[in-house]
Amino acid sequence: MPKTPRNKRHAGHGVPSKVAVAGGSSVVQKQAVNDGSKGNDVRACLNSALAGLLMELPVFVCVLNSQGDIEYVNNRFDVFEGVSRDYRYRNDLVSLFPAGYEEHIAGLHAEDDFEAAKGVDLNFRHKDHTTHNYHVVKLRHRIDTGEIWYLIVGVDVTAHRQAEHSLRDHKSRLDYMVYHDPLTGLANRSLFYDRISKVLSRAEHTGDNFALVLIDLDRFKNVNDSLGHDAGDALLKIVAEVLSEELRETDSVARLGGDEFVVVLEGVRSISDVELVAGRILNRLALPTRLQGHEITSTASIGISFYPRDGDSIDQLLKHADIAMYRAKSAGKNRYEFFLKEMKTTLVDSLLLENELRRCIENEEMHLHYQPQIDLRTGRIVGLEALVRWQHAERGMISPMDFIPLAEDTGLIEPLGEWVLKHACERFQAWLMSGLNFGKIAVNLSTKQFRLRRFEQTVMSILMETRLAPQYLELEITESSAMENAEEAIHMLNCLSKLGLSLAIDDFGTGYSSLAYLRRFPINKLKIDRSFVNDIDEDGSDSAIAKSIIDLAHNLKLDVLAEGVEHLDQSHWLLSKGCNQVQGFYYSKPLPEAQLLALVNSDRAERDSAGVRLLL
Ligand SMILES: Nc1nc2c(ncn2[C@@H]2O[C@H](COP(=O)(O)O[C@H]3[C@@H](O)[C@H](n4cnc5c(=O)[nH]c(N)nc54)O[C@@H]3COP(=O)(O)O)[C@@H](O)[C@H]2O)c(=O)[nH]1
Repeated sequence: MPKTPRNKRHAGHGVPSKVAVAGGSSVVQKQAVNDGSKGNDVRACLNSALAGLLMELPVFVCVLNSQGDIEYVNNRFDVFEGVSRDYRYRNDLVSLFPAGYEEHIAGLHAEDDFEAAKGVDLNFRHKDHTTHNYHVVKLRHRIDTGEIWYLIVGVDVTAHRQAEHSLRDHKSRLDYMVYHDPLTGLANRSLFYDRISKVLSRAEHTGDNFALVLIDLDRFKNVNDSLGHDAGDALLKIVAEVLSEELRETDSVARLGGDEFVVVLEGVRSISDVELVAGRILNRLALPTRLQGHEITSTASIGISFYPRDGDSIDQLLKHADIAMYRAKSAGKNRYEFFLKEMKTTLVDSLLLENELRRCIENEEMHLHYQPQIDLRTGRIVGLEALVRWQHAERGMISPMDFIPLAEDTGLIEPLGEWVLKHACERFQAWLMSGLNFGKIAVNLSTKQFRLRRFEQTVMSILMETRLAPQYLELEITESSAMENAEEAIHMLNCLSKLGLSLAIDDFGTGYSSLAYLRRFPINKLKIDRSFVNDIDEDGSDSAIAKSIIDLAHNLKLDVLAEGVEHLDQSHWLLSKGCNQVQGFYYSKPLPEAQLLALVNSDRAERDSAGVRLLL
């Protein structure tokens, strides 16, 4: 039942004479309306216009007297759902609003909770069933009698709030984009730095250890080059999922860029804790995965640094994890390495290294080692692979895995590659002249070297200069460099092949060859990458891949050589599957010339007019 109005006179019919609104200017002052002067007429006219305007404003207005009874309400209340027709005659605030609003408007009563200056946001449903957000303020006003009255004003701020929300959404989307990698959704470098600096401050405070684990995919470029960038992107997403699955929620994972990911493991108690995680990541990543219709296995190399043992700043820890990761790569990939002080090479070191490499090439201070390639059935040496060595005066032996990329980056690969080719041809010709025939001399070409303009002319000049007949020379290019811009590669291979030399595809199985191109390459040999030979005598996917490469080579009428043979069992297996040639530590490590000659002259070898046979 609606209450009988106590102030029926005012409710909804006019603005109370004693209320001043709008910054203190009098809207209605009844005494002034009847004084008969012209000015007063204008003021009366203005007041009545203002009263009409106030009544129709798209803002709700309600005036309460000092007892909290309603003195005035405007027409805006008409739009509210559930507000009955007699709302104008109710005399307290709660009954003015529809049922269910009591709690919402309780704040308007509670002097303490309701801050007049700030106001509150309340939701009201309109008769058209839409919900609107009103910003409601309650203003105190002392009227002429000295009593305190209240003016309650509610402005529909729905559109404004929606705009604010979408701005906030937009901002959080923007924040997300700024701090996350768009491809994988992982934290990006900025967020990683932010997180790790917090981890660092915590560790400084608590004295805890943490490990920084840097993960770099092996041969990721091959996936991009051979299967395309979409496949590369898909692989990166898979890696991100694997990392997220293999780690605890509290471990921070980020993609630093390219194929490089980083993980921070907090609360590490021992090295074996980290070994466990690194091992798990490697195992998961090495599982075969389907990528755009191809089944591929992608491995990773991991470098690990520890706080505080290996550094007390983010950059130092990252740098040391990076050095360890490179060590893992050069030690054969698909493995993890912990940073050790001995691995340390500073930027200055690598600059010095570049200068030294330049000087060393100019002064012809490099050496070649030769590794025999053996015919599996006869045991004969059918080739020697020339492998370059840099014996540094202070640093000791520097691996070609370290300086060939440096030579490629600095353009030094051209003089270095020429030196290797010329020296290898020269030595081979000298052995031939002395009656020693090893079949062929195989020389590795780096990707950049193979792409040099007029490279075939360089080869031709070296052959002429060293007087080596082309049939004794074999050039090896990796599968991935052959597949990178395959049409151009076919052109270069044809030019080289026309010189009369042989061509072999190195590291076969790691580069996702297209068979259509492979058929068009004028090559003579496939070399099975040693990663497939390691576990060849077990019945796993590696043996299946090795067997397929052997069959493929036979079908294409090519020779096939297995690299990295270290045990007799591997040789037996390869022979039983029809592989022709092998190379590996089981037969001989790469040897300097003097040791090679000692080997062929030892009782481990037999020399005849046709060449050399290893006795095993
Ligand atoms: N562009 C050029 N690349 C070159 C040249 N010389 C070497 N290289 C490339 O550097 C990589 C590392 O070479 P290296 O350290 O010489 O390693 C070779 C062998 O020592 C190693 N190998 C051989 N048999 C085994 C074995 O049984 N087990 C085992 N763990 N390792 C073994 O393999 C390397 C030869 O590999 P490949 O060339 O694929 O036949 C290497 O990629 C070289 O190609 C150069 O002059 N130019």
